[in-house]
Amino acid sequence: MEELPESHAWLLDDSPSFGSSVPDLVPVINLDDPNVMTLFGHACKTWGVFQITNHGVPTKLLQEMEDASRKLFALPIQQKLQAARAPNGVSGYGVARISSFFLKLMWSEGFTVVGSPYEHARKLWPNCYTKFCDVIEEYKKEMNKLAQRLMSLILGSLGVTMDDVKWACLQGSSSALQLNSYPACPDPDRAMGLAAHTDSTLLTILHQNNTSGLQAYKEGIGWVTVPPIRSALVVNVGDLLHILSNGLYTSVLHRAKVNRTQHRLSVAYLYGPPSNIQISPLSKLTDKGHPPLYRPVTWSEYLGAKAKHFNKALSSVRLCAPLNGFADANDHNRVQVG
Ligand SMILES: C=C1C[C@]23C[C@H]1CC[C@H]2[C@@]12CCC[C@@](C)(C(=O)O1)[C@H]2[C@@H]3C(=O)O
Ligand SMILES: O=C(O)CCC(=O)C(=O)O
Ligand SMILES: [Fe+2]
Repeated sequence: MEELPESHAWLLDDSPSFGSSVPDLVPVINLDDPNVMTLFGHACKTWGVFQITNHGVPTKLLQEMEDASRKLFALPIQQKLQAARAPNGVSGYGVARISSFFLKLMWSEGFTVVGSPYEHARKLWPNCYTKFCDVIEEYKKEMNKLAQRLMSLILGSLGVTMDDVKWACLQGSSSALQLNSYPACPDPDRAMGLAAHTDSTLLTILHQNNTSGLQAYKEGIGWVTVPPIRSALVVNVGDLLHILSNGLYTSVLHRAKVNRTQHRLSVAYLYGPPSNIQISPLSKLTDKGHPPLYRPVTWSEYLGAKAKHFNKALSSVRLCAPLNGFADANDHNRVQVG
């Protein structure tokens, strides 16, 4: 394709950064750093996103996951549609779930895995789906281990332990895997790979191939690119951690831009609590002067709120009205919702 179709042309106002003249960089934290807990706390408060190194996930597994994902998206469209996500389903191949909230189309395709990948993988590769499934299962296992470790550090930085949070050490945590593919695009400045959103998770662990595109929004600065670092994984605070920390740690607004010549791939591990557990602001963080700002919600309930209110889901579970409403840099591309 030589030209961007109008259906995919976004109205973007990406005025260059304002505020500071010193470039502000997303923190990179070495998990072996003796101060790791403090560094996590600071990063969660000021950015809501950071990169981690020395995370212990084998490079080989990250590469295998990337290869498996590349292979999936390289299949003929007819084949991919065999594994299409059902209209009300969550797993499978399709456009970004948040597409319905926007007037323009996104320059991407995705594949979501919740639970076992077998059913969909069999439709993609009727004769040889085992390798793909093995990689997915192994990746989910490693990511779950890492997520638990990150969660315990993050809770520690809030002054609570895994024991204070009964569900935190339960094995039943729910998670989803989201594979994203962003083909090279003839007019990347006017296109959008994945529109600005926050994740509904406690936290998300993202692996990106060596093509940049992920951007995080920082108050007073604007969109900041989170550059791919080979040995690093990106961690971002999701809405449920925002609620749990009573707003102390902010779920970061992020988006993915696309590239003129390079095909970009990313794999997000979306980590949440066991689905029927109610998440509410930690009692250790609230008192008379700091009342809880959010009502208790389960993850499944919150996903429902997200499907309905999208970027206003967090305010929909807020107890006291926020001082200023949530407007984001993409609002002019939005379908108006209640
Ligand atoms: C467990 C989850 C979390 C989901 C929904 C469901 C499966 C796929 C996740 C994502 C992945 C892409 C961004 C997002 C906003 C989307 O559209 O689908 C995410 C959403 C959420 O974080 O709300
Ligand atoms: O592709 C990226 O870098 C971002 C993906 C993302 O935000 C998501 O899958 O939730
Ligand atoms: Fe995301």
